[in-house]
Amino acid sequence: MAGVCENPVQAADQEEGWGSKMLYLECLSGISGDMTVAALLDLGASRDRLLEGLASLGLDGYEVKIGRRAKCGVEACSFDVILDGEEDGGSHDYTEQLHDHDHDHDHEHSHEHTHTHDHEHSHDHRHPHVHRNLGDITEIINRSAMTERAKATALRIFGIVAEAEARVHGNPIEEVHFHEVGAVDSIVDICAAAICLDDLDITEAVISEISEGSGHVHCQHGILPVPVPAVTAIAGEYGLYLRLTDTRGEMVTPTGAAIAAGVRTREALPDSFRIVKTGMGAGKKDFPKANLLRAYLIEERKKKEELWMLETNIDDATGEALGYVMDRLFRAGARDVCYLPAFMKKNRPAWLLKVVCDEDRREDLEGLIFCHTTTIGIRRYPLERTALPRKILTVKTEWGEARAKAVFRGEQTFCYPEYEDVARLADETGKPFQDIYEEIRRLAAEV
Ligand SMILES: O=C([S-])c1cc(C(=O)S)c[n+]([C@@H]2O[C@H](COP(=O)(O)O)[C@@H](O)[C@H]2O)c1
Ligand code: NI
Repeated sequence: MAGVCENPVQAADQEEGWGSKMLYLECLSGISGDMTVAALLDLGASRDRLLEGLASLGLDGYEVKIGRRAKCGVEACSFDVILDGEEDGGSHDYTEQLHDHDHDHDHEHSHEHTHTHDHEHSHDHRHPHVHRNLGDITEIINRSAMTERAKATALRIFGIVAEAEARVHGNPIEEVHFHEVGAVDSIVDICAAAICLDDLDITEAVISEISEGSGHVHCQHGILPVPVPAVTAIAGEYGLYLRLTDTRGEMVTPTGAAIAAGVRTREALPDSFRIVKTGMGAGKKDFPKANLLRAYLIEERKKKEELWMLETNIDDATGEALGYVMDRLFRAGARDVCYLPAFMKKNRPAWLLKVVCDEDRREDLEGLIFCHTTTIGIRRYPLERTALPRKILTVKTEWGEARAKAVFRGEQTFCYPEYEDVARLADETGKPFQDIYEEIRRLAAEV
């Protein structure tokens, strides 16, 4: 299927100032779906748009409660999905994960079965819920009035849970039958997180190390070790950093881990940033340390780029040596390298080597030029440039994924397919380079 699959922004950053806003989730007490939604609401996501989006899912048998809850004296937002027939679970807090329920261990193969959701509710209750697979959930989301971007985020998060479940239980992904996550409260948590992220216009996110507790938790599968297998599968696959602590109980749920994995676009916080706003989401349990998820909206501090032009005339190197130096310079981080024909002193035909580089690469690149050519001197001067803002788009062609650069000038957008991707698809399919180029350009222009 053709279309766009992801959209990391790489704006030209030659100006000093503040970059685009990004989300930072500080997971010192782990992460779950409800805590994430609460933190995003506290950060300013529209409650009305959230409720409208959830209503459009067409699910019933539940009610959403948005409120305030104090953790260690700190007031935070709370988000609770209360299923019909349940008490308001939000006002209860946990100290123990493992309850002495009468658990039904045969439920996994029945279509309608008892569900004890004991990390979310402090009372022993049972309510039926329906098993759903990824196709059912995709249909519910696609039928809703959520924005296309919110739908894509929710589907990505469900995909991550499905992948983890498939790996843990050894089933193909299409056969994964969601249990807890198939229940209404989990669909609501994931869609609510996606709606809030969309409403806050979050396109970049950094996730801190995620604290996890220890011991065991009782869920539909039975008694599982903490972190539960779905969480370790997601953390392993998506490179989330877990910090295992002695605190008894489950701090990271599979839903929370999947949201973290699904929204993360950056490995680490920028070196320098300012905080635009913070929001706190309260968990339901009580741990010795405040059970809060803190969300920061931050802006990266952009420093003015310092570019240099390095130049030297070379009249006694072979074509092979010049080719080698160019390759080494690019591999060592030169922004651009070229040779211009020159007619230099003593009437010698020669090559003018020109290298554009960042300040922090300058010494290394000069070292390479001295090492691999016969030159004994390099001229340098600072450069200024005007660069148009650009984005890298990834489009799905019928032959596979390919990247294109979108460049913006005023109202106009120009799309340039990435050479390497065009060449790869031309190699793989045997189709003409130009046909593939045009198709990538067409898809990128539709974004
Ligand atoms: O698929 C899901 S959601 C799931 C998988 C596992 C495995 O480790 S496999 C465990 N659980 C437990 O269910 C509850 C609810 O989790 P949510 O992510 O739906 O909030 C929790 O205790 C999980 O550890 C769920
Ligand atoms: Ni499971």
